[in-house]
Amino acid sequence: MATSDHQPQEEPRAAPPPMTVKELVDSGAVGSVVPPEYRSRDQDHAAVEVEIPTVDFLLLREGDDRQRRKTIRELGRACEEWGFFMVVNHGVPIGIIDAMLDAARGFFDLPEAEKREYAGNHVLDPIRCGTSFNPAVEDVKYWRDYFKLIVHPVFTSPSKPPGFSEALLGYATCVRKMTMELLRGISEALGLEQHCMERELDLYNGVQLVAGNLYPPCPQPELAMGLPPHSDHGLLTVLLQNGVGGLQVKHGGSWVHVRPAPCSFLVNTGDHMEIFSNGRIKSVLHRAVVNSWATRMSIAVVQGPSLETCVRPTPLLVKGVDRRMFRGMKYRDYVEFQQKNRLEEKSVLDVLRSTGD
Ligand SMILES: O=C(O)CCC(=O)C(=O)O
Ligand SMILES: [Fe+2]
Repeated sequence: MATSDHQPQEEPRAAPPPMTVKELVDSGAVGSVVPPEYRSRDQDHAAVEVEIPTVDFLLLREGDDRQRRKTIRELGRACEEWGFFMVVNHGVPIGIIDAMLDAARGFFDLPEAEKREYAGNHVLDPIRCGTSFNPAVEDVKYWRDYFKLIVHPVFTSPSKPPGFSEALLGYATCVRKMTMELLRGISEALGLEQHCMERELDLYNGVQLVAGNLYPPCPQPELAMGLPPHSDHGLLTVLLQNGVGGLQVKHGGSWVHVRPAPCSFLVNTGDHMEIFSNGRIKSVLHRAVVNSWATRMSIAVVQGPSLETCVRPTPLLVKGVDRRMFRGMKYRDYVEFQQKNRLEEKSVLDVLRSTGD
């Protein structure tokens, strides 16, 4: 059928923005079945219960010489054998932790249109939010909404909801102090001078990224995944959750359920720790599974080098018969490269692995 030239042409409509998982659940659109685009290829979520290493932060910071040395040895062992540990006695006030969790919940509860103003479009935009990891390159979406905020070296925060930025600043400052102390301890455990990592990786200008993750209840949790097996790009990630479990870490070939002690932080090693330490410390694979009964929330604070630092194994750990395990890359390029790809185990780090030298 021919169309009349005189008919007003309809304006092409912009595609509606994809629904967040929260919107999907709140609107009742999911019902009892997970939409096909969220069905994970990996549907084996089995995990074992094993005690995870614990680091007593008070002994690291204020212990006498013997206690400090013992704690540094334990910290080193946790990093080398697990890439994962729980920090107790960290001294971060509970009020600051609760304020951060409340603020994050407040952000996710904003009307969808207001959250969308913060969507961003580049991985290094200081404020971003969205769903899954990178839907542009994924054939399966993850059951997760997120915000990601770069809070150091320049502090940035959404202006909504009220009080968010104060809570974020308080939390990020405390976590950064603790992380720097842990990094000094890890430097010592590696046999380096305690400020070595700070100096070589320009941590005074280091990137601190605060990611909030929301995993609403899922009608068929065995079919979906909150986040797939991956390693984080930074040096260390400090993770806090809202009392609902779901994190699993890979240890000794098995997935391990993580059940943190009350008021503790979980810490995992990232790819830049593996590069800097020339593979002595590996970044740990972890994933987030979802459940059908409660909304899970986590706050992951990633501490990385400065964006312009070209990170390579420290020459101090490439000695004698050890060969250089990774070639160097600017942290900025690494983060951009990871975001352009699917989140898939350690596929980005593998690109930097040296085969000869
Ligand atoms: O929610 C979790 O437990 C894990 C979050 C995570 O791995 C991440 O944000 O990179
Ligand atoms: Fe992670």
